Amino acid sequence: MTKDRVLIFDTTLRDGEQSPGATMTHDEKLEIAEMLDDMGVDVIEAGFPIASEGDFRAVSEIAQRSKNSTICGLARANFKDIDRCAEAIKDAGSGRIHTFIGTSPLHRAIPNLTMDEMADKIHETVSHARNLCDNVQWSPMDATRTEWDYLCRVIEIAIKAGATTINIPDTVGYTAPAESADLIKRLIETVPGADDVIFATHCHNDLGMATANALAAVAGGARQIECTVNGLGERAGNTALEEVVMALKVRNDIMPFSTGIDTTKIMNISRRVATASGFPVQFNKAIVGKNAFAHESGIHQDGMLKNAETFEIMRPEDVGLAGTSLPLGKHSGRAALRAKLDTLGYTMADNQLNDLFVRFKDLADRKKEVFDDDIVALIRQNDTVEDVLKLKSLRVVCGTDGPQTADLVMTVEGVEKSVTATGDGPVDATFNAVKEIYPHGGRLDLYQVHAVTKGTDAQATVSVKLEEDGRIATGQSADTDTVVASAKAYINAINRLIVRREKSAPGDDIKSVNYKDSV
Ligand SMILES: CC(=O)SCCNC(=O)CCNC(=O)[C@H](O)C(C)(C)COP(=O)(O)OP(=O)(O)OC[C@H]1O[C@@H](n2cnc3c(N)ncnc32)[C@H](O)[C@@H]1OP(=O)(O)O
Ligand SMILES: CC(C)C(=O)C(=O)O
Ligand SMILES: [Mg+2]
Repeated sequence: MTKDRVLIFDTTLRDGEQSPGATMTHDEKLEIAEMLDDMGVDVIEAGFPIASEGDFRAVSEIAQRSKNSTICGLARANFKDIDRCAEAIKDAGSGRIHTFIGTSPLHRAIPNLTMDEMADKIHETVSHARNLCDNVQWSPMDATRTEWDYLCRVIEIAIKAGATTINIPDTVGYTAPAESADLIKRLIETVPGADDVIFATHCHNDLGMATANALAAVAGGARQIECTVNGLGERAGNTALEEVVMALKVRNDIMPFSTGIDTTKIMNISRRVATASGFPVQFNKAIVGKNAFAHESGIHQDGMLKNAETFEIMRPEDVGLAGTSLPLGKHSGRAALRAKLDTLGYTMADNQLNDLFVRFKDLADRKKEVFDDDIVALIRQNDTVEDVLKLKSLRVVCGTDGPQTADLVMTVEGVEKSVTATGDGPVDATFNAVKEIYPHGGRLDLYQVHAVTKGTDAQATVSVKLEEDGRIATGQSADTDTVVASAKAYINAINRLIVRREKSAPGDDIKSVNYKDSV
């Protein structure tokens, strides 16, 4: 291994699964292990074989199936655990036993061992593991709260007993970057035999510093990072695989280290781990969050459209995403709206765009996100005829105790009129109110509502079809308030009906009918 190569040790299936509620099925574990193997993870910690029959079986099967990765199992500092682990990994092309014991004062108190007794146990158990497997990792659990002299002493013992990797766990996420770098550096400088082994870093995120601490440890000389997909793990989680891998890739100028990871597989495995563990990824999670490559604000969207590097430090394709997304919302500007129209196949002059933009902002103020269908609905809403009738205001009372009433204010050719009407439900009351203000012979042929997007704040698109003397007129409207959308669609249909009437005024049609032909 070259000095600038950092091994990626993934413990999603062991430490990650220890998160309360994250238990995965056997098949899910096999599938995730296959994905980890395929994306270039160097070591997969597949489980804790003594923990249960299920864990043993998962580690064994993963060991049998792995193609490139080393398969590792966890074991406490006792022969039974170590034997069971050796048995589980025996069929791996490359297997590793990882044995550990808590070395800090707090953790030494649990088995009630003196420093000397613990030192002897470490020697015995690491030697035993090494007799069963030539790839042995040893961890002084809670290393970052272990006395310096004792930590050096036990690491030296483990190395002498045959450990090939020394992992320095920050079990409770207590350390900070400068300390993390310094600890590894000083251990490598101080402990006899340190140059013959690989030092690893295993950080937890209790103070939100797991990634920073892991990278600092690498700067201090660690050459294996222990991590999990999506940062899954005990309490606040472990170092996130995607974060350290992408940090090393993007900031290779100041951290000149490489990994064997195919980063384009990151999104896929992130989604799979999220569904298998039942732990959704938070929207603003680095690298794999839904918003990691999404920009809603106008200034950012405009910048992104002109040069993606203005607001993105890595390409979404590099982590396996199809591309950047520019969701439209209340912070968006014209540039993104025009870009969206282009992708939807609409070409608009500047004045049309300005008009649409005003209505778009109005909608966005009432709605979290404006989706493609919302935009199409807004465009269609504007595709209207000369309006005889215009809605001014509508207030509806509805609920279990009828009758439902609608207070409607409308203008008819510019003259304001108002009425209160009742009906069988809020929409019926509204339509009755319209009819009272503007009586017409149009028969309701169709009334259709659908939510154009998901969520209770979705726009409702309402279609209304009226038929009068063989003339058909349809009206459409969209609004986050279904009754308002219904009123607008109904009024829209009547306006069109009025135009149809005028266009086919008695005499007109007859004149245009092929008079000459019929004589
Ligand atoms: C920081 C970490 O992530 S460490 C890994 C934590 N992961 C897990 O614990 C998940 C799997 N664990 C299990 O399934 C169970 O705890 C088992 C099967 C390992 C043990 O179960 P039990 O025998 O019922 O013991 P229990 O869990 O109650 O207590 C842990 C025992 O292990 C001992 N122990 C803990 N760590 C170590 C260690 N590194 N080496 C030796 N003994 C240890 C404890 O002192 C305690 O011993 P005791 O029963 O003599 O008091
Ligand atoms: C088992 C050890 C390495 C561990 O997970 C920790 O200390 O956090
Ligand atoms: Mg851990």
